[in-house]
Amino acid sequence: MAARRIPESELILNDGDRIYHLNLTAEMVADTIIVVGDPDRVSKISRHFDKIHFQESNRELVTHTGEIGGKPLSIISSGMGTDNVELLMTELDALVNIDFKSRKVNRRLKKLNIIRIGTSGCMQADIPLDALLVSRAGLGLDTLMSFYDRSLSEDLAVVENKIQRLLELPFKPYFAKGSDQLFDLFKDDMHHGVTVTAPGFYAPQGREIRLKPKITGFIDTLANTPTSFGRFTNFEMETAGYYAMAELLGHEMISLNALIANRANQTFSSNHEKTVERLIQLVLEKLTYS
Ligand SMILES: O=P(O)(O)O[C@H]1O[C@H](CO)[C@@H](O)[C@H]1O
Ligand SMILES: O=c1cc[nH]c(=O)[nH]1
Repeated sequence: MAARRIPESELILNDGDRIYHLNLTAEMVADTIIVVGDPDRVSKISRHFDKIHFQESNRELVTHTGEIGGKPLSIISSGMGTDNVELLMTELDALVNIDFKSRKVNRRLKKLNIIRIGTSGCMQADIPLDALLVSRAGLGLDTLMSFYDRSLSEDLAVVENKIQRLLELPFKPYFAKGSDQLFDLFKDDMHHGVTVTAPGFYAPQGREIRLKPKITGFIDTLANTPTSFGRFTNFEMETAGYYAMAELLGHEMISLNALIANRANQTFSSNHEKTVERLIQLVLEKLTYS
């Protein structure tokens, strides 16, 4: 069957060769990419580079590509939320797996290595503040995966159904695994867990400021519900979206988080920037010397 030509309205290119939101060409991205939420974190990582080859930005999507210890690396910020993750992952994949001239998918697909460096709130009292955590899997409490055709293994479906029932959610949450290979690279240096990806920072993570969250016992229910991938450990806003998109597109993806809040102990880090810097240095060392 002839490969489909993707129309101009779906694969949108700026100046003929730059993908729409990221505003990058294929030459501007390395095969190993660090993704962060905060656009200001991009330069906090690239300042460790030996050389920066490209810098580009559009909205909250900031990219620096360069090298460290001879290893080519890109850093890209997503901004907050899985809606941004969806377009970032789709466009990154398009850069390496679609021929922009013919607008057709390449016969040989490239696999990227993608590593998230993020911040999170921990829901387990026994994990100390400012600890680092690698996520074996992510639970998405949003509807992103309702729009993609995704065949699910039994062990992932069990978690989705159980959480939907326990939290009485009117929609199906989604559960996705990180890369085993990248998990192994970081597993000896940090705590392990399962991340809950929320579509907001306050009620969707069980916080109450002036508005009352609808779901009672939200944090306790999650913290005390085991999965076959381990216990739920932390809240943030991107990981499950990354894991599900990486699985669908065929890339290796792992999410690492600095635990800057502890929701069980009601504490917040007094120096979260230092903790994030520790995570950055660890990741750069691992990627350069492994
Ligand atoms: O520090 P980043 O990577 O932005 O991650 C976390 O911080 C933001 C909320 O403050 C959300 O994006 C959440 O996922
Ligand atoms: O509690 C937290 C801390 C950082 N980021 C989140 O999304 N939640």
